[in-house]
Amino acid sequence: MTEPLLNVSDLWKTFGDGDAATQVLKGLDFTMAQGEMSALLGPSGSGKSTLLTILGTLMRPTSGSHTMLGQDLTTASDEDLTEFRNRHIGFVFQFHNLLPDFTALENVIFPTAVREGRETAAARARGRELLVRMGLADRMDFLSTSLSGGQKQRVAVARALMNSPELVLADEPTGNLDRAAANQVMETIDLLNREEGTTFLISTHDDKIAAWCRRQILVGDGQVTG
Ligand SMILES: Nc1ncnc2c1ncn2[C@@H]1O[C@H](COP(=O)(O)OP(=O)(O)OP(=O)(O)O)[C@@H](O)[C@H]1O
Repeated sequence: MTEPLLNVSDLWKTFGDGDAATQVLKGLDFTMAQGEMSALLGPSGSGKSTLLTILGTLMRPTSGSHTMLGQDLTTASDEDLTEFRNRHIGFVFQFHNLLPDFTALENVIFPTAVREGRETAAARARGRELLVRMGLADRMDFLSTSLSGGQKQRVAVARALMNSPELVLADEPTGNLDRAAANQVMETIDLLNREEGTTFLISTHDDKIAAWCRRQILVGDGQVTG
């Protein structure tokens, strides 16, 4: 059997302490294989965003084990986590957070350019290729403010894919879109999952969005329940 892409086991997260403590994750276990496209479902407040934030190495669990690509991320230093995140993980949020004075293409390549200290021809080529695959070939030089909500979110997906991460974590990526625009975003995610083998974990409240995914992971009371 091949090694899973990521594995969390007996994961706990408590916010606050004493009487004000809230236990959000309570011994949660799950595994994702490389190339999965999974939906993360569960009632509001069940801990989906908390889990995504921990999987994205943006927050540490209170206890438990978290490995990805064979690396133990619970004991890694902050510096190593930043390096790991930059290389291996992409993020898409409900609100695209595009820079308003930048074009679609500039938005896609900006984080990479900042990281590398310059804008390389290779980065521009990768950005263009991704935007073409997102169906935005004729929009790449438009200012982000002139794009529709669905187009902006597809630019955000392209931005998340710039460094060819193994894992993309998407927190309600279509929460702000109408059905047609949401489907277009999911179509592009589906394409990238199939063509690049990128693993996606997508939190959503929407069964129609979850139906695009080949696996549904249900969170309830701080654990995976299905
Ligand atoms: N930084 C924090 N400090 C204290 N409590 C927090 C913090 N972050 C989250 N929580 C609490 O943890 C619980 C789970 O929140 P989380 O955002 O992970 O749920 P969710 O399943 O993503 O919800 P939704 O579907 O509404 O986005 C909530 O009760 C929330 O108030």
